[in-house]
Amino acid sequence: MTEGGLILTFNAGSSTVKLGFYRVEGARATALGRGVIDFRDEPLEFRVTLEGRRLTQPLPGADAQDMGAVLARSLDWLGGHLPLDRLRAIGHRVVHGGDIFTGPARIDPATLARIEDLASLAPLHQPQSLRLIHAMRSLLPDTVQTASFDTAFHATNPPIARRFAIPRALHDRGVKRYGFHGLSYHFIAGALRRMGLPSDARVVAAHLGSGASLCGMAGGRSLDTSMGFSTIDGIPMATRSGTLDPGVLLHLLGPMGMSLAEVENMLYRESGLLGVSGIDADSRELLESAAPEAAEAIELFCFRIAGEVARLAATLGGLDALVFTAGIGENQPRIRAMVADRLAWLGVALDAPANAANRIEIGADRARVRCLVIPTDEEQVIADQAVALLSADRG
Ligand SMILES: Nc1ncnc2c1ncn2[C@@H]1O[C@H](COP(=O)(O)OP(=O)(O)O)[C@@H](O)[C@H]1O
Ligand SMILES: CC(=O)OP(=O)(O)O
Ligand SMILES: [Mg+2]
Repeated sequence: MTEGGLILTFNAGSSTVKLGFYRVEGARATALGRGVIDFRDEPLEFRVTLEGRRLTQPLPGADAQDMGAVLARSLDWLGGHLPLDRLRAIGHRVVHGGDIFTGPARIDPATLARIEDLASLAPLHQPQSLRLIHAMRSLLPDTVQTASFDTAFHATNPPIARRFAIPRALHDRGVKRYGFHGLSYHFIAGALRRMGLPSDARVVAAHLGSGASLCGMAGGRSLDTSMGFSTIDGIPMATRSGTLDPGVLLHLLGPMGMSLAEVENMLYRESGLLGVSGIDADSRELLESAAPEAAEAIELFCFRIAGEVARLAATLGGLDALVFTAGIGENQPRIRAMVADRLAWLGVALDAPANAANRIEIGADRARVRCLVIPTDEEQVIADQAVALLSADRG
């Protein structure tokens, strides 16, 4: 009954919703296409690529705040291009699964309540996922919805990597390191296995998108990662600060008299590449700019990435491969080169033409560390996990 059915995936970001369309074939989901609704667009539109064709459906007059209405109109139009009557499941990327979810889950009222409880820990993402889940429940109440968690892949981190040096009672109440971008790292681990990388290879993967983090893995399992309790942690990102001396927060909230809301907004939305450059959050704009502040923002980004690679290499006890992925990791040779230059002492060296061409293998011939560019695919992981949950239900 599931065979040949359709799976729809949702990947909710702070300003976009990315969709994936899949056909169930055996235990796998085969990609048919993808779509995006960017809530910054005016007027709103639904852009889709289906079996190689690009289609755009304008959504004039749609209220970006009304998720139900935006989705109803988008799916109504999509129904003219895909047999949505064969829809078997809707899979969501849910950023925070806390300690509760160590794998994907079918969304029932209990699951939903737990996802809601974790929303304040991922304010750029979780509320948007919840709006999507609720909207799809009202539109298609009988369709199975599943959740794939960013945190789940890091459940294999050893206890020492999960602990902050604060009183134990707080750790026991959930104040600990969780890690994110797990769907992306899960995909990368699978891709490395398919490429035949030795199973004991010590790998650092750098997911460099709007949100950015790094993960140290061995044997295809996460052992440590740069993001901890929240999605502000680790390296600087498009608009997020990354790790900050906690004394800064005390200073801002105390002597400087900033409110909690102001500090939250500053850390999540006004920092990172945008905050340091004062120009833009997009790495492309900064690399094209002649302003010294733009160069400084990019340099700080690379400095912090290199530092994190070294820290993760210490966790792994060495480094055999370095993987770049996501928007910046896959498409920005200059940033990869700046990171690699800082890691020459660790055995990282790039082949300049291969790097400039965004090839998969970008390492220099005799470099000790293998360097790779692997396009990630979070949507594929969500779809495969939805198929697995449907099969488990039937079994
Ligand atoms: N084709 C491209 N060429 C250069 N940079 C790109 C390209 N695509 C994305 N980027 C960069 O990637 C970043 C966004 O990453 P992406 O993974 O698309 O973000 P998100 O986390 O929103 O999915 C931006 O800094 C952007 O400049
Ligand atoms: C967890 C996170 O930061 O996600 P994204 O990169 O999609 O913003
Ligand atoms: Mg992303």
